[in-house]
Amino acid sequence: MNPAEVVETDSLTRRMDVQGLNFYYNRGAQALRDVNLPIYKNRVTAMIGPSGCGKSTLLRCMNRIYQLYSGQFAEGKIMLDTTNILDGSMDINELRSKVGMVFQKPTPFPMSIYDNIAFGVKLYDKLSKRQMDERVEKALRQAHLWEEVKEKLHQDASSLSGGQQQRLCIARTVALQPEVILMDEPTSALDPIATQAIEQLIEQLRNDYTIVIVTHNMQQAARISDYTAFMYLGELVEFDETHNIFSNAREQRTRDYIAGSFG
Ligand SMILES: Nc1ncnc2c1ncn2[C@@H]1O[C@H](COP(=O)(O)OP(=O)(O)OP(=O)(O)O)[C@@H](O)[C@H]1O
Repeated sequence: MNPAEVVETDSLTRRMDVQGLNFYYNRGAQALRDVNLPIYKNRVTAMIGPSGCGKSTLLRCMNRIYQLYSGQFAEGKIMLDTTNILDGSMDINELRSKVGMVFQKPTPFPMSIYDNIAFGVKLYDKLSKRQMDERVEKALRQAHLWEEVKEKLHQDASSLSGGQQQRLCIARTVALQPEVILMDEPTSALDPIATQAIEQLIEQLRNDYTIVIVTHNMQQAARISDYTAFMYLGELVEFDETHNIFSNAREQRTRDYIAGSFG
């Protein structure tokens, strides 16, 4: 399918652009086949599809995290603005500062709430104590966590609830002021109240960031995303505005999946 079928207007800018992407795990097992997908700036793009269809693999290509593992490789291009991030010309640390990632399970570092945020910032920016305090506060405010933690910034992050820990991980990511935030099932380990808090947060973060979220929860995709990509067996079957995917999908396989017929 041709993702360019989505009508692009002047207000729609491609922040990332996946072009002809193939991905292989060890011993040649191909997990992605000729994936073409635009990621629009200041929009939330959801990736849906049955287990094993390649959603996480695609996300892992978008910040080259797969390079940590030998024997895994990608072919094709993933443009971040005008740079192909797969060709190795962009330093991996620079890439990680531009394309942040939030994982399924909250993964705070074993250190204080404050240091969880300051740690990553120090790798990229040389800030004074006052500037760092401001950066930490801003990130915690953006992640809607400030009011809950402002009196205990130097307590261990493990003292926070699961939902608070996940918002801390989001704060840690936004503190690096990335262009794109990748989220791999960020609410699947959380209760409904914490999930709602993260969903509200994602809606607000879209004003400043471009977000790509993998989710198994179709109601969640319908609630929070602007665009939805439906994947099946390593291929991108359909990409469109979320309301079209959920009410008027072009492909039968998309309609069947949304109707719960498989997956
Ligand atoms: N480390 C690995 N080594 C070999 N094959 C892998 C590895 N990780 C994933 N795969 C395979 O790649 C394919 C895509 O997996 P991926 O995790 O991207 O799917 P997914 O859509 O995110 O699934 P889920 O919804 O269950 O998380 C699957 O066939 C999976 O078995």
